Formats: sequence, C-alpha cells, structure tokens
Amino acid sequence: MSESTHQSKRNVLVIGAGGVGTMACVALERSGMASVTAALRSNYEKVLRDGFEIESVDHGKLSGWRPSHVVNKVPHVSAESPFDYVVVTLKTIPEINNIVEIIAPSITPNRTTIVLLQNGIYIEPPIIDAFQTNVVLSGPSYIGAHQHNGHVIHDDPDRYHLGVFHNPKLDPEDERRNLEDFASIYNGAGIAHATIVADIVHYRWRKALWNGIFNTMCAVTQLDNAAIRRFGGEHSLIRPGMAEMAKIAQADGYNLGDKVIDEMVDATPIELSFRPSMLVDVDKGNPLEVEVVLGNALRIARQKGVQTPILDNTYRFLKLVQARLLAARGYISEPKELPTADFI
Ligand SMILES: NC(=O)C1=CN([C@@H]2O[C@H](COP(=O)(O)OP(=O)(O)OC[C@H]3O[C@@H](n4cnc5c(N)ncnc54)[C@H](OP(=O)(O)O)[C@@H]3O)[C@@H](O)[C@H]2O)C=CC1
Ligand SMILES: CC(C)(CO)C(=O)C(=O)O
Repeated sequence: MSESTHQSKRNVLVIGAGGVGTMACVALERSGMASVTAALRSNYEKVLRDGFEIESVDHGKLSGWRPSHVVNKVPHVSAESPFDYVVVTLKTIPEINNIVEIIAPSITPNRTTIVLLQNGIYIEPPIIDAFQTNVVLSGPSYIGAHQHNGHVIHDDPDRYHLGVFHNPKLDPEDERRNLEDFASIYNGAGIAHATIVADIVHYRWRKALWNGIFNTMCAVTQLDNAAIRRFGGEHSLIRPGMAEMAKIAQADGYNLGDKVIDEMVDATPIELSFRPSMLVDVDKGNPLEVEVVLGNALRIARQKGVQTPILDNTYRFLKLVQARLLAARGYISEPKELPTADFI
C-alpha cells in the first residue's frame, strides 16, 4: 500500500462471498473508502443477475446489493491497478483446495496486504512462506452469517480481533500501518467492528477453544451449540475438550488465563441456540475445515508432548465425517482395502 492510496479508495478483492465474505464486502463498501471486487464461484450467475439478498443484524435489509465489481474467478492482477488488500473468506480445506494457489494470481509483491478472515489456528505461516514481501493480517471472526445462492442471513454482529501475523522479513512499522489502515476502512461505516490487537495468535488460540471444540463436537453429533450442552455434553466433552486446547496453547507459549473456559462457554449464551459454521457445512453436505480448526492444534500437541485424549477422539470421528462428505461429493472413493492397524 503506497502513501498515495491513502487519498483514494483502496482497491480491495474479497475472495469467496459466502456469509463472512459478503458481509465483509458490505462493511468495506459502506465505508466509502474501498472499491470492492468480489470473486465468486457457485453464486456468481445469481449475484450478477439479481444481486445479494441480505438480512443483516448490522445493516438491515439489502435487496439486489452488489459490491463495485463481481467476477467469476480470482483475477490476474494488472500492473495498472494492483489490489491494496486481498481478503480471504473461503474455507481452508487442504483435502480439496490450496489457498496459496487460489489467491496467487491476485497478489502483487511488496504491495498487496493479505487479510485472512477465516477460522483456524496457524493458517498464516503457509501464506507468509508463499508471499514473503506481503503484509499478512489475521482476523478470527465472531460473526454469524450464512449464505445460500446469494441470500445471506446475518444474525450475529460482525466483530473480530485483527492483528498482524508478523513476517520477520518485513518492517513492523509498515505492517502496523497496513493494520491500522485496513481496520479504519472496515470500521469506516461505524457499524462492523475490527478491534486491533497486539498479539493475534493469543486471540486465535482463544477462538480455537470455541471452534476446536464446539464446531467439531456439534458437527460430529449434529446438535446445535445449546442442545449439545443441555444433553450433557458441556461437562462430558465441551469443558474437558477446552481444557485440553488451553493446555496446547500453554505449551505453545500462550497462557489464556484461569477463566478462559468459562469465558468461551459464555461467549455464546445457552439461550442463543445456533448452528456453528462447521455444523452448517455438515447440513449443506460441504467438506469441513478439519485440519485448520483441530488438526493443526493436535500437531502442536504432539510436538510439545501434550496429552489430548478427548480431542484425539473428536478428530478421529471428525475425519470419518469428512470422509463421508468428501466421498459424497466425489473427491475420494471408499478404499477397497482395509488400512493397516497403525492407521489413525
Ligand atoms: N459463517 C460464519 O458465521 C462464520 C464463519 N467463519 C469462518 O469464515 C470463513 C468463511 O466462512 P463462510 O462464509 O461460512 O464460508 P462459506 O462456505 O459460506 O463461503 C465460502 C465461499 O467461498 C467460495 N469459494 C470457495 N472456493 C472459491 C474459489 N476458489 N474462488 C472463489 N470463491 C470460492 C464458496 O463458493 P462455492 O459455493 O462455490 O463453494 C463460498 O461461496 C471460514 O474459515 C469459516 O470457518 C468464522 C466465524 C463465523
Ligand atoms: C464462534 C462462531 C460461532 C462465530 O461467532 C464461529 O466461529 C463459527 O460458527 O464457526
């Protein structure tokens, strides 16, 4: 981002306009500080023809709404109009997609800031490895927003922590400038809220306590966040699973504090029954973010020697749910042979 772009609208690409991506497009456009291009896939024809139908707790009802530009694939960036920001809002599912390859055509070295508004722990290092001259911002979101063919129901406010995922090859002051600029645009309409934080990994671990446990356990049981607690899962699985995740974070150098389990359970009050995004994917028959939401944490647990029996079993069940979903979509087929006994 050059100094001159501060004067004009920032050129922003949002990749993947599902629930989170569409609401990011709305927040950025409504600031008046960004011209947004949305790269869509299955909803492209519908949105091009009719625009989005949005029922939003933050923005009200928007009918036939479109960002400045809508395209049907990630554009190859042109030398004349590089993107200042590329906002990634598609699911990270290494079994079927490669985020680095998907976003690569749109990234200008030394210029484009990459903003990851996705769930998961340590989703940033592969992006920094691939784009070593680009600032990477990270924003684990607490929004509730789901999209189906251009229709978005947004029922939990758009708020998230936003920080730099530091790239040792870049100047921290430059990273900070980009962080502040992006937050000022996102918050520019005075509605959505990105809160700048100094250490985003701390906040990613906090959110891993919610996503790594509620998302995965609700996806396996097909119970919503309230039902799983009311049927007894809160004490048999949710809190013990969160305790294991907090131990992994601690071994990684992040002490989340004594109250973190209560805080993360209370983050979504029991009166508010809803389906976590991973359960919504099970409902839709979509593959799941198994590896970034739970697998990455368990790989750290193995490196650090942390015992995680509950999360290990959750992961095993989730991988079988994933296999069913991948097979149903034709990404894999059922093996003819039984795996060997050391397969886990
Ligand atoms: N939804 C929520 O309330 C929350 C979600 N999150 C996180 O935010 C991220 C986004 O979630 P969500 O909005 O629910 O995801 P969705 O699955 O609803 O949206 C992702 C969108 O990306 C599109 N897409 C996938 N691949 C490509 C591609 N190669 N090019 C262009 N578009 C593509 C999908 O299109 P297609 O239909 O073709 O697959 C889909 O429209 C995830 O990491 C999720 O965990 C975090 C907090 C809450
Ligand atoms: C915490 C929550 C529910 C967003 O608020 C989420 O991250 C999800 O549904 O995946």
